[in-house]
Amino acid sequence: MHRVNLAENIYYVGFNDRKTHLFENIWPIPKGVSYNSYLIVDEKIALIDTVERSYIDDYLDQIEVLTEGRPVDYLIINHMEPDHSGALKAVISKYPNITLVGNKKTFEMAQNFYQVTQQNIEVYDDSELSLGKTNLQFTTIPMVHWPETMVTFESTNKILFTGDACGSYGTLDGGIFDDELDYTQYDEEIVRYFSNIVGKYCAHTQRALKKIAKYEIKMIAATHGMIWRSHIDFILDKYEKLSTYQTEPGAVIVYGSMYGNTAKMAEIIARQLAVRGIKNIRVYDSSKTHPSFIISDIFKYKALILGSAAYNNAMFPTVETLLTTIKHMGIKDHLLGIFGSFSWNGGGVKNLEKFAEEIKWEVVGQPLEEKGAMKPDHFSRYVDLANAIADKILA
Ligand SMILES: Cc1cc2nc3c(=O)[nH]c(=O)nc-3n(C[C@H](O)[C@H](O)[C@H](O)COP(=O)(O)O)c2cc1C
Repeated sequence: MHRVNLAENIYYVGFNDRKTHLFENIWPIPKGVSYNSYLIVDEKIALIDTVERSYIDDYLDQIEVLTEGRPVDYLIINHMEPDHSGALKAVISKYPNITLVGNKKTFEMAQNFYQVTQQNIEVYDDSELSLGKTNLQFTTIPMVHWPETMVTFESTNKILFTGDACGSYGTLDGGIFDDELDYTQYDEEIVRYFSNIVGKYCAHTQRALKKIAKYEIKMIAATHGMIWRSHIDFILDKYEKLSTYQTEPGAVIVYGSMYGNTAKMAEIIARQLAVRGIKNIRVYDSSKTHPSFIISDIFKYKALILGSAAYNNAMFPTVETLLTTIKHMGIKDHLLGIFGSFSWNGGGVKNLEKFAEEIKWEVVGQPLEEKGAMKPDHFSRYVDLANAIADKILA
C-alpha cells in the first residue's frame, strides 16, 4: 500500500467511492466522492474522523500497517455525520481503550447514533491536546454543516483538518494533494458540493472563516476531496465569495415546459442576453437536470430567470421542486425574471410571482405570460426583459 504523508508522521487514510449514485441519497455524484480520514503517529496515536462504513475492513488494515500494530489512543471527531463516523464502532471495538475527543454535542450524537459511551475528552474553543511532539488545537465551527462540527489544527506543520468545510465531490484519481492534480478541473464539483451541502449555512461559514483566521495555515485537509497545500488561497477565497453570495456576471434560465411554448421563450431570452454580451448563460429544463447542478450555477451567477407552464393550478412540478430547494437554502441577493404559459386560469407565473415575494430578490422587468404559444408580436417583450436583466448584470 502507498503511504500518503501530509507530514513525516501524519498520514492520509481515505477511500474513493465510485459506486454511490446519490450523496446523502439526494445529490447526484457522477464523479464520485472520497471519504478522507487522517492518522497522526506520535508518542500517542490519533485518528481524525473515520470513513463511510463500507470501507471499514480496509480502513482498519491500513491503520494497522501505519501504526505498526500499536493501538490508537484518540479518535478526534470533527464531524459526526455517518459518512465520517461510519467506522466509529469498529474503531472502538478494535481499540477498546481509545478516548474520543469532541465537544458536548459530538458525544450526544455518538450516543444517539451508535449508543457509544466510550471514555472521552470534551474540548472547547482553543482547547489543546498533546500527542508528544504534536500539539492539536480545536475550534468549533457550528453548522458547517452540523451543530457539533469543529476543526483541528496541528501546530507543527500548520495543518488544519476542516471536516466538511473546504470539501468537494469527485474522487481522488491518483492525485491526493492539490499540486498532484489539475485542481481547476474540480472547480464545478467544489462549487456544487458547497452549494448542495454547506450553502444553507453561509452565515455560519462566514463566522467559521473568521474563527480560523487566527491560524497560520499551511495545509487544509478536509473530509472530502483533495488536500490543499499549494493553492490554499484558492479554496479560502472560494468559500469567502460563495458564503457572501458574490456572483459572477451571468444568468441561469430554468423552465418547466410540456409542449415547448415556455421553452421557446427561454431560448429568446438566452439569445438576447448573449447579444448583449453576457457570456455565462446556462439554460436548464427543470425536468431533465437535477436541482443539484442548477443550484450550483445559481450560486455562481447573478440572475435567475424562471419560466413555468401552468400545471393543475400550480407551477410546473419540477420548477416547484427547484424553488423549494432555493427557499430552503436561503440563497440571497439575486436578480429575478419571470415568464410562462397557460391555457385557462393560469398557475405558473402567478406562483412564480408568489415565490418572488417570499424570496425578496429584485424582480427585473414585468413577468411575461402567454396564453398558449408566444405570439410573434410579443417577441419584443422577451427581448426587453432580457435587455433589462443584461443592463443589471453589466451595471
Ligand atoms: C396536465 C396539464 C395540466 C394543466 N393545468 C393547467 C392549469 O391549471 N391552468 C392553465 O391555465 N393551464 C393548464 N394547462 C395548460 C398548459 O399550461 C398550457 O397548455 C401551456 O401553454 C403549456 O406550456 P408548454 O408548451 O410550455 O408546456 C395544463 C396542461 C396540462 C397538460
